[in-house]
Amino acid sequence: MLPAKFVERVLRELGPDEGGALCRALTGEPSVSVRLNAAKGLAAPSGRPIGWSSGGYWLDARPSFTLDPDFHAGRYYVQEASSQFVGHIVAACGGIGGGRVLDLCAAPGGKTTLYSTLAGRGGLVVANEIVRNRAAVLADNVRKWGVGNVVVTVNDPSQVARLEGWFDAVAVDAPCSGEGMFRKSEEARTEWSEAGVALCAERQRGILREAWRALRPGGLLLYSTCTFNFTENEGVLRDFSAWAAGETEPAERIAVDPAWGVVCGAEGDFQTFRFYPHRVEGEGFFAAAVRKRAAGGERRRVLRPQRDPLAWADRRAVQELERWVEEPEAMRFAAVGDTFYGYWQPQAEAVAMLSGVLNVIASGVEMGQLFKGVLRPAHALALFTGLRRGAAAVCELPPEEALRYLRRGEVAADRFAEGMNLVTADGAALGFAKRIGRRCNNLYPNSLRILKG
Ligand SMILES: C[S@@+](CC[C@H](N)C(=O)[O-])C[C@H]1O[C@@H](n2cnc3c(N)ncnc32)[C@H](O)[C@@H]1O
Repeated sequence: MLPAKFVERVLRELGPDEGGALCRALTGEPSVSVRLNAAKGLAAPSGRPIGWSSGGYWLDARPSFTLDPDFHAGRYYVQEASSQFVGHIVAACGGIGGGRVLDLCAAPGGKTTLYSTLAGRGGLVVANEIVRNRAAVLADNVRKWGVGNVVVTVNDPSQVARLEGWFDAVAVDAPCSGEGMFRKSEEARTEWSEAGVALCAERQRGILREAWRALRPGGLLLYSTCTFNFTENEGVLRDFSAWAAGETEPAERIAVDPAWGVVCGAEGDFQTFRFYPHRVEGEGFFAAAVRKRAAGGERRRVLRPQRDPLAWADRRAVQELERWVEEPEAMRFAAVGDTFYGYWQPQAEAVAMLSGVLNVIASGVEMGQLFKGVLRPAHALALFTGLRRGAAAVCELPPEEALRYLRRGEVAADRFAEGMNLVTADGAALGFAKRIGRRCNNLYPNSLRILKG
């Protein structure tokens, strides 16, 4: 059942035909969609491509993602179709390749993984999440995606905003009243209230101002919610535009194919996009984009780190670490405590700075620890798209065995070479296993193991 006050408002605002169609759509079945990880080479699934999303597909049927090794290999992300539109906005605005992106409200990471792909290895994504246990899930998803260009932080937006003018693009996928999720989530329906809408809007206004501080002049701001009401969407942008008067300018024109069913609009300098489930094959979504006026010139504030948790790896460590990556000359390695990490060269110094000023819980690619000069690889390294396949023996498992491995069950030693093995299924890396004589240690992380029977 939809909340009565919500239905009342929708019928009043959209009229009986449009409002009625929206309410009916919100009690129907949600569609299922994924976005492929271009760096992990999975063939197109059985379904239809999503017009506004490169690599996005609506699936013909809902498979059991949990029992699909490709899902655990990070070959795709199960992402709602409408929300994939942020990739279209970014592309239309010239892309973010090699840029610094702040994803301020990032968990569980659907959009972070998209920005990670778009930023590429020359770029950097700071994926921030204020709620610690949600940030842990975000870090898992980032590791699985495997590009190695993301820093996951757990900070209040005001702390991140101290990096004034530092980012080329800032995305605020704001916590909201979730009206667009009504057909997917009963919790969204029961928790909704008018007072909640007002409370969310207040919070969104605060987050947007911090986001603006972090954005460089000329940079791109993306604002999105998964709710329909004016208060949290155009209303918040209207207040923001008044507050930031004179500092905004329209972004490049973001073209929309009328066949997509997206309702385009404007609020001040913002271009806005509304996704209604009775018009679009996807959940309810609102997105908007604007640029920060370049007039103020380029000013990037590099904070002086209060701590220096990263120590660049010495020559001997580097020699061993380089053995594990495809393009060693493109990477730099550092240790935090006794764990080594790899970073793409262009952003390595930036990551070191961030580690000293923000609460970083994951960054780059976790390589592992050295024991007597030999790397014991971390799980993240198996999923890294830049892993050198020859660094360890490769053990390809058939689907049933792969699931046993992912459940952290016993795996038959005779399939494996002596020593460290990269475990793959259909060619995609799942993790490591180590054979010692007649025993084989399943090194798949306990916290990630499949529990479903
Ligand atoms: C809509 S979700 C983000 C979804 C994510 N961008 C994705 O694509 O998977 C909003 C996130 O904002 C976080 N959040 C809650 N309060 C916040 C605040 N005051 N400042 C920043 N983020 C907040 C929530 O914990 C939640 O993870």
